Amino acid sequence: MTAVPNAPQAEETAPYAGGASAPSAAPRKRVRVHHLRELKERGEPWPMLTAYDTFSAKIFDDAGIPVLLVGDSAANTVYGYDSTVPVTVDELVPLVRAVSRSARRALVVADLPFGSYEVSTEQGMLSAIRLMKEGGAHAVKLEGGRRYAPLVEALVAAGTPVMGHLGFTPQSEHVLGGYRVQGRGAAADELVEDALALEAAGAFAVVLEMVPAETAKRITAELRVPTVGIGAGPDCDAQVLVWQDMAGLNPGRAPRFVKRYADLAGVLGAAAAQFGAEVRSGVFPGPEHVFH
Ligand SMILES: Nc1nc(=O)c2c([nH]1)NC[C@@H]1CN(c3ccc(C(=O)N[C@@H](CCC(=O)O)C(=O)O)cc3)CN21
Ligand SMILES: CC(C)C(=O)C(=O)O
Ligand SMILES: [Mg+2]
Repeated sequence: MTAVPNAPQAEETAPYAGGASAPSAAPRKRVRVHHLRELKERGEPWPMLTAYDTFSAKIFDDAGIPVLLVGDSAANTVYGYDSTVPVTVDELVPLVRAVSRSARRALVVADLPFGSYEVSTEQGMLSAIRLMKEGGAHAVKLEGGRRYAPLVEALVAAGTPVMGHLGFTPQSEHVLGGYRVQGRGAAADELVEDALALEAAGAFAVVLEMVPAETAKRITAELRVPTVGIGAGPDCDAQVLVWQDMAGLNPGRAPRFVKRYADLAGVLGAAAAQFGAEVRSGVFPGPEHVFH
């Protein structure tokens, strides 16, 4: 068994000093699941970003992002698969470890990937334990509703907080028939039932992906635990994006729910092109980069 990562120590002061999303150099206490429910009760929306490595995790943690998700979207953003279906616990654990070792304050959530929890409660528990024990995650996320209530209950009882994920659940794209909005019309009631079942089983939050804004608003009002929207409108308690989409590093076409806050692909491409040109022209390395 791999050694437990030596995560940084928790610190003494209040986690929200300076506001939940305000950047701060001051040490702040680890975000806990009860803090997220308190933000909901106060009506303060909070952000969540994915992270898969140490630099991004440190930057987002310092920027005041209270929850970092090591998503199975690593399948797309790290490993180059065209869906989340192939990625494994073995592939995610090292990324989870990098993020949990790097985030001083953020709550680190790790996705249970496809195939790691569907077979039985026992299988799901063994997979979640790996993400917590080997990866150093503080919580896990799983896709699905009522059907997974027994697993959610068992995980929480055993010390693993669980975030649910409903609506468009990418691991089920072949059943759902592609990347489509879920919970329109009569399906809205099913989504509400699933969300309530996850909450009753002890989930501390529920992601709503590509759900009509009206349905997400209704679920958000019915749940005491926070909803985290992605393509689910403005009335969710929190919002999540894949960081490379948010920062414009994703060279492909981004989904409609993405807002790009930077053009990292442009910045990085230009830097690489200039490095290449300067090596070819002999400008780099200059005298200041040379040892004698
Ligand atoms: N880079 C990245 N961003 C994500 O948001 C993301 C991943 N990867 N991988 C895992 C899942 C898959 N997700 C996705 C990916 C693509 C669409 C998409 O292309 N949506 C289109 C079509 C919507 C429709 O047909 O109604 C869109 O324009 O939004 C949606 C969700 C969300 N997750
Ligand atoms: C898009 C988010 C919610 C996710 O599940 C992931 O990044 O894997
Ligand atoms: Mg995911």
